[in-house]
Amino acid sequence: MVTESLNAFEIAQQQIHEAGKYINLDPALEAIIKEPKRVLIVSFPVKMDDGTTKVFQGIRSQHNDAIGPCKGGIRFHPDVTVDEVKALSMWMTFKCGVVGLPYGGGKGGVICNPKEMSQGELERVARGFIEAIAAIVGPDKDIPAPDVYTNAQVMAWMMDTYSRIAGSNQFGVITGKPIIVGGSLGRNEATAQGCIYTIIKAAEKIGLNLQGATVAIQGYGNAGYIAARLLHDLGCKLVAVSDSRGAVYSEDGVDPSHLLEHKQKTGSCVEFGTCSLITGEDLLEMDVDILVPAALENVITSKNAANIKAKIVAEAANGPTTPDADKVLFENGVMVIPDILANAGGVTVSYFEWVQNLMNYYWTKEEVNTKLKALMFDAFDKTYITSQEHKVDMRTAAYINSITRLSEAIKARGLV
Ligand SMILES: NC(=O)C1=CN([C@@H]2O[C@H](COP(=O)(O)OP(=O)(O)OC[C@H]3O[C@@H](n4cnc5c(N)ncnc54)[C@H](O)[C@@H]3O)[C@@H](O)[C@H]2O)C=CC1
Ligand SMILES: O=C(O)CCC(=O)C(=O)O
Repeated sequence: MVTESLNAFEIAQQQIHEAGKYINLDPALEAIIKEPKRVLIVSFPVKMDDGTTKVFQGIRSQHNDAIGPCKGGIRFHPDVTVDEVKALSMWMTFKCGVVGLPYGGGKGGVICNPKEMSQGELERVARGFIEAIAAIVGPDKDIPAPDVYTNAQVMAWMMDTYSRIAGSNQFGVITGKPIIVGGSLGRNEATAQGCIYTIIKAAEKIGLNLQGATVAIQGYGNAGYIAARLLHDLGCKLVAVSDSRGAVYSEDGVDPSHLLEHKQKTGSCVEFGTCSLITGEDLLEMDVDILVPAALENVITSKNAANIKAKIVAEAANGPTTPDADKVLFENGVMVIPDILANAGGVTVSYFEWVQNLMNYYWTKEEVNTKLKALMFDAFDKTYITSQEHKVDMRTAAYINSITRLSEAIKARGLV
């Protein structure tokens, strides 16, 4: 029996190959887009609070810049690997393609555990990493942003260090910054907001009334919590939530803001009110209308795909579903809104932030959200049409559209 690969880089390559079959992708083009253009691995020393010096490892992968500078977040997590960061950078290229942004994909990661670090240590790791990769990033080269366990404050420290190296303020080097130092209104909510726009479209397609629709969310950070709040505002009932420490369930529904207050006080979603404790696996297999994976990769695999009961799986997270699981979900009629579409709102408003930085002219939240909604609705429609034309799932359709666009750019530049 062949077991499925859970290596994110191999999965990304497999996704490219699968979609490529529908457009007779030139083997030379496939070879180019199956590998990142550049991967920089760095190690840098950081003074810890106890006086010792610790050496941290970080990675920045730049997948492709045929259409524009590389773009993508930086993750701080103990389990970061080179292959994971490479895959995440590839998914960024195709994500930017799905929404039509003038970017290629990049991604970064530092192997560290922010939960065990003081604010001072976190700041020194953030500054140390951006200094280590400063030669290859920049407003017209590669523009990082937040991802798992990084936030606006971390972006501000990185922008500050990069600006000092450059000798002038470089707000356009990084997005997801605090508003006061060049951040965009709406960026903090953008990943979840974009995801909600795609859920609205998907619900229309399958005839699901969002009023009273039940929701389970895995992960209660930037993407997960804000998605919960926005779905609650639309009248959905949030019945199950998990974070890295456990999962909870309430048949009557949970108020997302109260749950956030509880998480901020106790450090976790567990032991909230009268909720019962469930396992993270139970949450994924729950009989709900909408499942939002908003944490890490490979949570829906060949092992549990057949047990997924949700009608819509909206991938706020990157890479939550394996290719084998995709096949099962498609056969079972589950509408999967793939990561490169469902969570593209984050990079879209990052793009708006970068544009505002380059113009030094800032938009209202309404302007940001109107533009975001238009791009997300359009991206969903184009993906849906392709899925119907080729009779494929939404992920394959999103790759078909994005690879087609990237191939045109690579050919126009004369690389193939
Ligand atoms: N922040 C952004 O703008 C974007 C984030 N994403 C993706 O969304 C996902 C979540 O990222 P953020 O919300 O930004 O990170 P975050 O750091 O704000 O939150 C991560 C959440 O996941 C939870 N988590 C970690 N391990 C878990 C596990 N095993 N089971 C359940 N929950 C677990 C954490 O407790 C935390 O609540 C990632 O896949 C990220 O790549 C995608 C696009 C943009
Ligand atoms: O905002 C960005 O530039 C990228 C966010 C990100 O890392 C992602 O979409 O996975």
